[in-house]
Amino acid sequence: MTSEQHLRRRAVLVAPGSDERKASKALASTADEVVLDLEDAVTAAQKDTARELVAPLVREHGAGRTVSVRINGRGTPWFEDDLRACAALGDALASIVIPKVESAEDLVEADRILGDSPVVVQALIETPAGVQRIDEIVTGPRVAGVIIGYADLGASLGRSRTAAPEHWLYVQDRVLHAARTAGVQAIDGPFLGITDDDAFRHSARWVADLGFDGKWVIHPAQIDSAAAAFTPTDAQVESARKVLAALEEAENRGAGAAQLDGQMLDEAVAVAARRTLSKIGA
Ligand SMILES: CC(C)(COP(=O)(O)OP(=O)(O)OC[C@H]1O[C@@H](n2cnc3c(N)ncnc32)[C@H](O)[C@@H]1OP(=O)(O)O)[C@@H](O)C(=O)NCCC(=O)NCCSC(=O)C[C@H](O)C(=O)O
Ligand SMILES: [Mg+2]
Repeated sequence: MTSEQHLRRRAVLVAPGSDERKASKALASTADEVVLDLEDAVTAAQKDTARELVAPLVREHGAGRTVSVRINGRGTPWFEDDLRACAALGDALASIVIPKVESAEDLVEADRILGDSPVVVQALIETPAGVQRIDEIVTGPRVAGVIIGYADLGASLGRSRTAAPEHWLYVQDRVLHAARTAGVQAIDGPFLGITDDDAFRHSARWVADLGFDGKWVIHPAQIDSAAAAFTPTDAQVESARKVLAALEEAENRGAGAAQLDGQMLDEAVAVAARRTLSKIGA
């Protein structure tokens, strides 16, 4: 596991790489990660310009914050050029987001083109084939995380754009289980509404409760709510500390299990408590 895989990605703001104003605003935002997009938010006519515009922005900001680039997918005319441009960005680039990954073979091809560059990739899972092959994708070369792309997946499934987060449970659990098995991050994709309303906050809390590490947002107004959804509350932090203290005290007595406030505690509860504290860097 690389240190990249430990990066905090509670709120990931995406901005079109062809729009210098939005890209710069994103880079000045409080999002944990900024993804500059070369794919679907950029027209075919602007692909080359966007690639040229994004490179100096990554070089300028990549040392001080987490900046990634979403490239165009395998099978498009831009895939190779995008990868080579990303490889040239060196350490300034946190990761490359590869869209519409459908098999480990897609990642092997990207790996071949990236050559000696140590850059890691995040795989967007946004086709039925990608969901079905998630187990091989998470163990593909360079993979540090997987992201669900609801817009493309919904379009290929014929699912309503207004389907509630609960309707996506099969995909969410498949992706999460595979990510946890491989030890890579599980990131939720964007909600297509651009306001910070109840529906958005519900979607973020839903995946945070499931166990995801963070969520993409497409508008700066959604950053704070996304970050809050994936940050333990003070009460959760205090509870985690009490759990670990009670278990330490039990261990000193030679017991592996203990009770606290009417609940049984054991090593499994300690693992969850440690995970909670790790989210605040404790
Ligand atoms: C959806 C938008 C086009 C709306 O933009 P706009 O009409 O400008 O909205 P506002 O007037 O409300 O904007 C207010 C100010 O905020 C800035 N802004 C807006 N969005 C962003 C952003 N993403 N990053 C940075 N700054 C942003 C505006 O410029 C305004 O500021 P000012 O100019 O000073 O007035 C827009 O939100 C947008 O482009 N969003 C991102 C689109 C995108 O990147 N899409 C790709 C990712 S989605 C995806 O990946 C789907 C996935 O593949 C799947 O299949 O699910
Ligand atoms: Mg998509």
